[in-house]
Amino acid sequence: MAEGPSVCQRIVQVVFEYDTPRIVHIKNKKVGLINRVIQLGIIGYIIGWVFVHKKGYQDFGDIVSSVSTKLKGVAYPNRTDIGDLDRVWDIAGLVVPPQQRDGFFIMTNMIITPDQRTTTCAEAPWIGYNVSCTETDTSNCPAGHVELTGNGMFTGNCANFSSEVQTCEIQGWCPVEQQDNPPSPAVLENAKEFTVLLKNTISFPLFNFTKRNILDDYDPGYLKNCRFNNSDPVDKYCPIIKLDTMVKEANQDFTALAEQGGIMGIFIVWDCNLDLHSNHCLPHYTFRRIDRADSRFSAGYNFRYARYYRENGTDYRTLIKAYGIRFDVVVSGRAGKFNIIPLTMNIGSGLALLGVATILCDIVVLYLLKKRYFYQEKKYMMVDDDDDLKLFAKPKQPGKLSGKYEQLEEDQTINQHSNGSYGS
Ligand SMILES: Nc1ncnc2c1ncn2[C@@H]1O[C@H](COP(=O)(O)OP(=O)(O)OP(=O)(O)O)[C@@H](O)[C@H]1O
Repeated sequence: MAEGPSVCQRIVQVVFEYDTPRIVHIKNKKVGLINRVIQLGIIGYIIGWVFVHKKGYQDFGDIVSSVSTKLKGVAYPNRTDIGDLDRVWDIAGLVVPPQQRDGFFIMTNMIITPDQRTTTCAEAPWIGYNVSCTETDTSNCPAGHVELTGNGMFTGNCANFSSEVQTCEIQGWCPVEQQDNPPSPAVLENAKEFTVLLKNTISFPLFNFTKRNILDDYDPGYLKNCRFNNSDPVDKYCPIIKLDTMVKEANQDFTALAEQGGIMGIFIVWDCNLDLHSNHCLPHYTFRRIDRADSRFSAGYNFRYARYYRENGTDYRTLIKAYGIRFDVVVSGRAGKFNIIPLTMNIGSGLALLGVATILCDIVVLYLLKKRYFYQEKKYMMVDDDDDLKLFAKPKQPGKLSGKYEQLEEDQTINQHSNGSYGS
């Protein structure tokens, strides 16, 4: 059996080899068409996607933004079953806290416990711990015990929570909240008529460009009285938005949202082409609910806060469990402006990408077409110094390309075929 070259011989062979691409000029309509289609596809991608859609001739800058909000509105519950809560409510009582970074909270429903002071009273029965007791059985109420979800420290006694229910007595802010669930429907459903003025100033520091969503070229009289309306070409830039409009745009029901509370997102997008006049740089508003409405546990949004006061030397407080809608304003955007550097870089990478057409065509021609073996033979050529081919010294047919340059005519392949040499 003949022995192959040793490892050393192979290494020497590999080191002292050189590959040079060979240009095979194929005159074939099918191959030519494939080549042009691939080239056209790449050119279309470069022009359509890179330059037109992605604006590959522009430099892009990030946005810096500040937001402030002001609400207006007066609400009246128009119900008789809510006792003390049946009064006129305005912004000063409903927006908690009065100013918030990038958003605001509006209270739409509440459980109010007035005139609390530190003394002893019956614990609420729904704190998630068994606080039931009788005069004679206070085993659930060990003195000094503090329950995490409760309202105070057990005194060891039993007290009347209502005429029918007795619970452990506590030392704490009394009386405790008398209701477990918020009023239904929400006390201040009318808050949907409230409006918010959104003031958003943005800048693109890279281009030294600043703009506000309160557009300077709009009439101040119009701006004061307008209401945002996404389907109107002018009103869709109005910075005063009704709360109900935002909730409807987010496909939510204000009644349900007002009762249990929730979180809404106000998204302002600035997508600016600074090659155009600054009047074309405009905000686009969208609204979405950003908390889970269908959560089975702890749905909605609420929190507690208290207002403290002192009367006849005693500290009192009004405890408010506030249910409502928190609106978070999220600003995003970018600006683009012509710059020669991205333009040249994208032209350069586009031209480089055209080389892919050759690779794809080679794959089709050398591996997929029927005549692939014929083309393979013409494409790959082994030149060994030891062989006495003398390719460059004696061309086979004077006047025709040979060696590194070879021209293939369709008739040539046809002849080969008729001889039964190639293809299947
Ligand atoms: N949420 C809103 N809905 C409707 N109009 C509003 C709202 N917020 C402000 N405005 C009105 O827009 C204008 C500009 O408001 P801005 O807060 O800059 O001025 P202001 O004089 O402090 O307002 P005001 O004293 O009325 O709160 C004012 O006329 C104001 O009444």
